[in-house]
Amino acid sequence: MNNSFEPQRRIKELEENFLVQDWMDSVPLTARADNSVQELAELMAASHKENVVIVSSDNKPIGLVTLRLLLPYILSGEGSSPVADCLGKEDFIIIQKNEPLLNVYRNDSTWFVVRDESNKLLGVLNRNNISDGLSDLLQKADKLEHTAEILDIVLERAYEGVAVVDHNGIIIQFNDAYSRFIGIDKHYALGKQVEEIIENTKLHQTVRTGLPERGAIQYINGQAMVVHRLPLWKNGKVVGAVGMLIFEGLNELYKIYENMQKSYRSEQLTNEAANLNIESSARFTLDEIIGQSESTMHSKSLARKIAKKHINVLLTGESGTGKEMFAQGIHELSPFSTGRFVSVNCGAVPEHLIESELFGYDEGAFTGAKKGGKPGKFELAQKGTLFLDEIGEMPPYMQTKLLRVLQEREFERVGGLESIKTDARVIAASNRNLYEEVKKGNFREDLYYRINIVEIPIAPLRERKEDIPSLIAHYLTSICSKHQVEVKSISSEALQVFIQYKWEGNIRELRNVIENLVVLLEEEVIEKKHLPSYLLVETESRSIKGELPILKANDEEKEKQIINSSLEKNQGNKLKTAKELGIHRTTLYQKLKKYNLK
Ligand SMILES: Nc1ncnc2c1ncn2[C@@H]1O[C@H](COP(=O)(O)OP(=O)(O)OP(=O)(O)O)[C@@H](O)[C@H]1O
Repeated sequence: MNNSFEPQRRIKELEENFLVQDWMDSVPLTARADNSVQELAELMAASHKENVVIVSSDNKPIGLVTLRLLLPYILSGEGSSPVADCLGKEDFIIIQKNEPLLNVYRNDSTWFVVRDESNKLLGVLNRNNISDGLSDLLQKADKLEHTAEILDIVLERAYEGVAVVDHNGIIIQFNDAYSRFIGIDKHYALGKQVEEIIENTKLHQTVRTGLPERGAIQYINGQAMVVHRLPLWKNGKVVGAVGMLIFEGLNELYKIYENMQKSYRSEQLTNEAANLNIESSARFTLDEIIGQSESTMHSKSLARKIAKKHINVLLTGESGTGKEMFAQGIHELSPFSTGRFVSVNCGAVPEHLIESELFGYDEGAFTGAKKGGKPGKFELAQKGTLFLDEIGEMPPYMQTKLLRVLQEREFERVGGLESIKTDARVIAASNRNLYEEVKKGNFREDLYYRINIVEIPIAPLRERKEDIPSLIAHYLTSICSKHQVEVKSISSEALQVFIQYKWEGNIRELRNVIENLVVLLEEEVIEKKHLPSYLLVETESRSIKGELPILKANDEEKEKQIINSSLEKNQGNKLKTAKELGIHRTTLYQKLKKYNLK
């Protein structure tokens, strides 16, 4: 084959692999033109999705409404006006879900409404989603042959200004859109140090720190512009960075504001739910799962694929890797999202209570049973999703009962005679290797196959180190805004420590470390000297899973003492104790059992 066709063929492959459906925000908010402005504002406030609503008539989108359009009505007390009054101000284009992203992104529209073949509304795509797709594509294109030619063709089609630098901060790609905006010829810019060409750039620092920044403000020619700066990774190292100049400044600012609000609200919800120890409805979507590593992208794409199907799913991964977050994300995308997301931690419910917890009980079932009985989690999850966390901890007699319910799709309350039908979808999770447990005879094989129609493995954080900088950036922003302190940054030396550390408590542990630093540190930049000393200890050999992060020595007596004193300090409150020790409740229960503590 003639070699000059090769880049074109590769681009075709890239086009086929980057489809709109993989980058859009799914399950959009929708309304009718006769809904009031106030109703739409309430809909947005209650949702954790992209704050845009599609207004449709006869199933046809007739306009988009964003927070920016609603605010003036709300502020001037005209919330009862029909939404129809503010239509026509946001431009949008209707596209198909299987349209290649590369065909869409040269278009200058801000919003794209996505439909399937039967014209069903599926989602919304905005320029942020497009930039994310583009940076992922650059990452992938970098691994192909003919990279330079491919990038040239791909970037020239982009509407955004795009500049790519290598590991020394030298410009290796620079598209026309950027060149036109700053008035510097592309051929002059190529090969130059980025600071010489782009005013107030920080791309050379992105290469050093590996920290992605989205929605940063950069002054160019006296104008405040919104930019994204994203590192490019190869074999666990930063090899360059992409800078994107977004021309939709104002919308971007609103988006940043909304995101801050959103993370603040979801933190609040998490804390409230944790304090009250209640099961809450799903809060996360798959779009909110941070991480561009191949392994995270793979788990997310698998989750998206199976979400709509009525099959049982098993999520496997160490504690704190995000299994519950995935389960909530699957629920949100599924037909079961009209029902509740109900979560049970099988390892945290005492053995004698698990049956009534799952199936409920009838009045008089046992001494102390409530008048009128109580519904169990299966009943609460009707038409919704039942998340069975730590399923490997389920006692054998309950494994048998659960198998029967999954086979027959009906159950009885404890002490009850009536059969109740269940249509809940079950998502199970385990941090043990369940198959090993089957081989050891601790877990029923037939139940294993029944819950494991599809398995979604979630890798430990130390095996997807590329995700660490994005997670740090995310948590620095959301935790600083939660505590209402100026957003802190991290030095590249400190970042290296984060990248090298083993993170046996995975993302939960990383989040706790950042929260401690944000709360305790006065300085604006997190330096290596501020980090807790155990982060600096290079532990080559992995310690036992679930070991307390505060304890790296294999000293059980000391571990017991630490748990005991934390329990006393927290007056026996297990949730607070687990939080203080930076371990999951289940791990704490296992340790309490092991050390005979109460
Ligand atoms: N990819 C991610 N992006 C952002 N936050 C994440 C991600 N993965 C996990 N988290 C956060 O880490 C914490 C732990 O996640 P989660 O509870 O889902 O883990 P888990 O695997 O279910 O843990 P366990 O098995 O101990 O219950 C949560 O605060 C969650 O929001």
